[in-house]
Amino acid sequence: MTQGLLAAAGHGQRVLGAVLQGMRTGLQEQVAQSWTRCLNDYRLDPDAEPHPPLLDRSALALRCRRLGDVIEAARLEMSTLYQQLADTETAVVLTDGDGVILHLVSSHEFAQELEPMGFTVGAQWSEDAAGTNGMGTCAALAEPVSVRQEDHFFTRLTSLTCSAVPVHDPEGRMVAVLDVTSRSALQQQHVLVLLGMTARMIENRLLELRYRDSHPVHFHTRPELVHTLHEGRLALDGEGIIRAANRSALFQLGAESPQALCGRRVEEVFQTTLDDLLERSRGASFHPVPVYRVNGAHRFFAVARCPATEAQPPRTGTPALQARPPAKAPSAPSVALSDAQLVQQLHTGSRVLARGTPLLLRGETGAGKEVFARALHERSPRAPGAFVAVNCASLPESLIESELFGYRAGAFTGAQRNGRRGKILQADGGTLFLDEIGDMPLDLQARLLRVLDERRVTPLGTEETLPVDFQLLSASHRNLLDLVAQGRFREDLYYRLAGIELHLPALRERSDKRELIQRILQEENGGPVTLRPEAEQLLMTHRWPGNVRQLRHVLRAAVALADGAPVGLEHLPSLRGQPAATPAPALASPLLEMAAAAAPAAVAGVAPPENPVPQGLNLIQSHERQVLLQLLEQHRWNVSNVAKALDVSRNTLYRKLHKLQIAVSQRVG
Ligand SMILES: Nc1ncnc2c1ncn2[C@@H]1O[C@H](COP(=O)(O)OP(=O)(O)OP(=O)(O)O)[C@@H](O)[C@H]1O
Repeated sequence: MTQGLLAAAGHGQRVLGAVLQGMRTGLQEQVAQSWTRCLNDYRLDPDAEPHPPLLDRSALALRCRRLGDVIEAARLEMSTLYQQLADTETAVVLTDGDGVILHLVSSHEFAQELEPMGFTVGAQWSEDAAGTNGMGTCAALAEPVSVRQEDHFFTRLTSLTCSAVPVHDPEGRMVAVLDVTSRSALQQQHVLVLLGMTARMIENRLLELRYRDSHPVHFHTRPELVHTLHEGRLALDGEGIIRAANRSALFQLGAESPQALCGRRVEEVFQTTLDDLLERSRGASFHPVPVYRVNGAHRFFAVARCPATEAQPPRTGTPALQARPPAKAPSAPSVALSDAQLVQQLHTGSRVLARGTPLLLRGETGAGKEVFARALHERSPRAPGAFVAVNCASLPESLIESELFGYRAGAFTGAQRNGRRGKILQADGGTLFLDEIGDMPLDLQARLLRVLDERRVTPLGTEETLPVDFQLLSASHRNLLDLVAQGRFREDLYYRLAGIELHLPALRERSDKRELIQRILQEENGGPVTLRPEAEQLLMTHRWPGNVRQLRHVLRAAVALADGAPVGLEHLPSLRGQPAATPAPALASPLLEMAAAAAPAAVAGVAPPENPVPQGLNLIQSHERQVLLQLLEQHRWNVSNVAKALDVSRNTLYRKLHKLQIAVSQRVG
């Protein structure tokens, strides 16, 4: 306790010494400047304990609505990043440009630990309110920052480490900050790399969402990098004028900002026109075709397409353009579905869909339900129509309704000026895929049921009903019948969706794992990759709680970390020390993983949780408790030695012991 107070007093002194007396040894420049702003400009006191201001509900709702599409683009990627970091004492956070937390992904326990610090949705973590911190300092500088424990300005925040990167909209404005906050100060560089990649994915998705009425152009100097995270993307209007560009496009074309490109015709940039590029793309079955810069012989490879929202291309120029592009371009990410069980499911599903029966897909998260649904669509009579996917879990409740049903202009504050066609109408003539349908709020379930019965949609803010005709696929990782039993899902809707239910295998159960690994590696690298045998062995035996999505993200990070060298164990940091698929139980717990690394025997020999286990602990926690008890025994209840073996601080270990109801003092001596 006394030590804690001394450390606290020490931190405040250190801040004052750095700012007032220039004692900055070992301090990052970004941090030193931020401390100076906090003290001199915002007049903050490092030892004060103010809480960041909390917005009221309506102010927060307004901000969420303004950034509705940014949140939509970010949600799924944030969950994936969280899974990938595989640390229960970590939160992935999205703030707006003012540092107001809009969305947060973390374990329930960690969220509860953070809340008393004012770390909660609606709180404003701008630098002037919360001092030097990942989110606020990144928002202030509009550049990536890493704020480790004692880099924080306020003493009360020095147990946290944050890394944050800015997220830009297609117009080049910083609209949000993506942050990872955790107890652990390790692997900051690794976290920053992953954050940077996630921010790019969000930005690309946002460009897609905002410019879905435009013609997308995908390009790169290397054809194999088209349709990867590294590709340049432009959005062209029907006249061939550039409306938006992603970061890679700016970089490849040497433009300083989107404004340097936007408003120019595509023929001012490349030696081609929109019609020519569309026609050549189609002629090459949407494989990248060569295009040249106007000012020289610099060669790129590009693919142009019709807008995603266009059911039938309205352009009438060349006859070739009137034909609809094939439902799946060969240059889209390759899909491996050669597991015998999956092939059988695909066969069954296609037969059922051909008879107009709705299908419900069940499978663990990330198992590839959407990929499978798309494959079904492409084999169905509706293949020439659009495949429109809605993830009910990744949309805030307030947005699902307008997203599905659409709205007319001015239907609510924040609505787009021209109104918006909902996803249901976009799926007219094609397939509507409702992912995580179990997360749909009950009142919307009733509206959806009406649409399915009447085959008509009423957009928000209108009286008018519009006819619509689509094939329905839905998916859930939960058992919908359980939700029905709990009164959280309508029984009548369940029977309407589940003409037949197909169960997709988890990645660990699939026989085509090796093929998947090879394909995804090749795709992420944009060319062949050498995989060292020990790395392949680890990938093949890992238990993959996040399934194919987790595999893809692990391989994406591995390719980035290997940077052209063969992929080895050192490029798979998030998997090292984790138990293999068999015979270990499929339990995700960083503590078990750390313990496995520290003392494999303690985990290998771990007995099933003692019976009875303390009340309030779930299965994973009971296992963790058991492992810790064994480690403590091994180290004769010396907490410092156990902390060292686990490579965590004593404080972290004490918190864990407390949470797992292990009373250390009673055993000492
Ligand atoms: N067969 C496959 N071949 C290549 N990549 C795949 C395959 N299946 C899934 N993936 C990859 O895994 C990711 C997750 O797939 P998908 O979105 O279909 O999973 P899901 O089960 O619908 O996930 P959720 O439960 O979160 O909705 C995709 O982005 C895709 O890159």
